[in-house]
Amino acid sequence: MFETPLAPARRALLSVSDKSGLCDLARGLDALGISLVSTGGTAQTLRGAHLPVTEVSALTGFPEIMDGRVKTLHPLVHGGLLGRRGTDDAVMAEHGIAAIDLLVVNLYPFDTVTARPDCSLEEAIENIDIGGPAMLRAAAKNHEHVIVLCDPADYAEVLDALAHGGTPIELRRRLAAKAYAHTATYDGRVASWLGARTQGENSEPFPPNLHLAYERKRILRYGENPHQAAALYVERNAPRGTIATAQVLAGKELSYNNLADADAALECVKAFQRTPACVIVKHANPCGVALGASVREAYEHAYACDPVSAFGGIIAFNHRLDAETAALILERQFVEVVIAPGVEDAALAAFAKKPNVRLLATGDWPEQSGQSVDYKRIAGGMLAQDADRDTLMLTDLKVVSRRVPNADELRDLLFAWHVSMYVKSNAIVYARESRTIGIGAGQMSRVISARIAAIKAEEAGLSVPGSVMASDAFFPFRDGIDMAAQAGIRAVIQPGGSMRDNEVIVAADEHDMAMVFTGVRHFRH
Ligand SMILES: NC(=O)c1ncn([C@@H]2O[C@H](COP(=O)(O)O)[C@@H](O)[C@H]2O)c1NC=O
Repeated sequence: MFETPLAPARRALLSVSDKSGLCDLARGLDALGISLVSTGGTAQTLRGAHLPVTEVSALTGFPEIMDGRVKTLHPLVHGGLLGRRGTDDAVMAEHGIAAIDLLVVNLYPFDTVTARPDCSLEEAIENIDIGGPAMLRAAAKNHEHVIVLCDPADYAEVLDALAHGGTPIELRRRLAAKAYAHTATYDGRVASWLGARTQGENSEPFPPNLHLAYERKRILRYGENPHQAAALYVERNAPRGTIATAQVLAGKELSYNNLADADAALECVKAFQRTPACVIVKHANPCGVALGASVREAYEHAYACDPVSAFGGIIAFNHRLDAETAALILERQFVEVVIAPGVEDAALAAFAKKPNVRLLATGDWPEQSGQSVDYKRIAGGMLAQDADRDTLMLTDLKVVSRRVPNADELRDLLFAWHVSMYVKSNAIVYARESRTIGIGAGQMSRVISARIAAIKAEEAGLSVPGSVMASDAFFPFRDGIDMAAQAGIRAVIQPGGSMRDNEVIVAADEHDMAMVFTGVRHFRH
């Protein structure tokens, strides 16, 4: 039933909010002898381009009413879209329903309107399109006989097909699926927007139903491993200053792992604002983080933390990348991706010699540019939570040891704490002079993470004595403190809250360490 050849199109209904490409399409349709029917604003645009057009109201014999709430919701429109050619001919003739062979609709710009901070509920509601989705769904259902267009990007392909004998069923089916995706996304956004308002009133933190709408940006070569197929999806209106919206200035296509690691590196480097900072990431964990007087110094110090792991790493900066630093990175190490808010022309030129290295410019990022909600898939479900935010104020710190940290230690404690937020749990970060000295990541026991941080420092030839330690969660036993003291750690920052806090504090005092509690935990899995 679904493969019958399509009779030549005779009538098109056009009703679009986004009028881009409209007149060219209509001109092409007119040249093919297809008559044009349109709603008010669309008809006006077509008439302005001297195209012959009939208003829907003339077709239905019913005016557009209620400020456009009802324009196309009429049996003569929906019968024309839904009538099965061959099966419904008699009933169509009986009721004077003329077939509509091509539908061109895009919807009221609900997203754009509701993105305005001053958008009222009334304005939002008037921008919920009803007639448009109804027509799209009707035409898509009847795609055996009707061509449905909801995206100006498809106009040329359809015009070309019509000019060359008609649209193949595969094309019509693809466009039908696209129309349903379009209306589903649209309804999802309306539901989320209204849901969010309801939440505000009832103070429910999460909506009862979750509608996530992402557009496929790219099919990736493969996923985490070569046998896994993969794709990148992005949010519509994704925030600036993110990997999803970054501009690729140079290099090969980004892989799945590149994107995931680049995101980890960028989100970590955003923790530092004024002072130049550099983060080097491997397998989603920072292996070197440093601040510096310049971007170059930050890179040198981040690299020195773990040169072995930095091989094949992802490097992110929070300040513009200069030519000198770019040249140093490229000559010194194998690097997969370099990310910065901006890139000097001469720095970009340096990448010409290494065509495989990806260079990303994110543009400046707003202060709160990360995700507000974090999602994680589990088999058969999805976990949603507020994104972890760094809200620590100096005044939140509670000194629990006998010795109070000195100013240098305090500076390094805060630096290490910021870094620990971006290290997988159990996270231990050793730091000194605003640079990491050793990082223990992703271990099942905290004391082993502390030991790994010490081993890493030793491997890199960095001396631990005088350094500080940050722990993303409390120490369940004193062993982590003893371990760190043995390595030469002088001060500790951690949330506190363990049943054995007293034992842990006693250990710190015994080693003459300064210890501060943050009262906040930063697990990351
Ligand atoms: N109410 C209706 O019957 C109706 N029919 C079509 N629309 C929408 O009206 C817009 C086009 O309006 P105009 O041609 O007046 O600029 C399109 O986005 C279309 O999806 C409608 N508007 C809202 O539901």
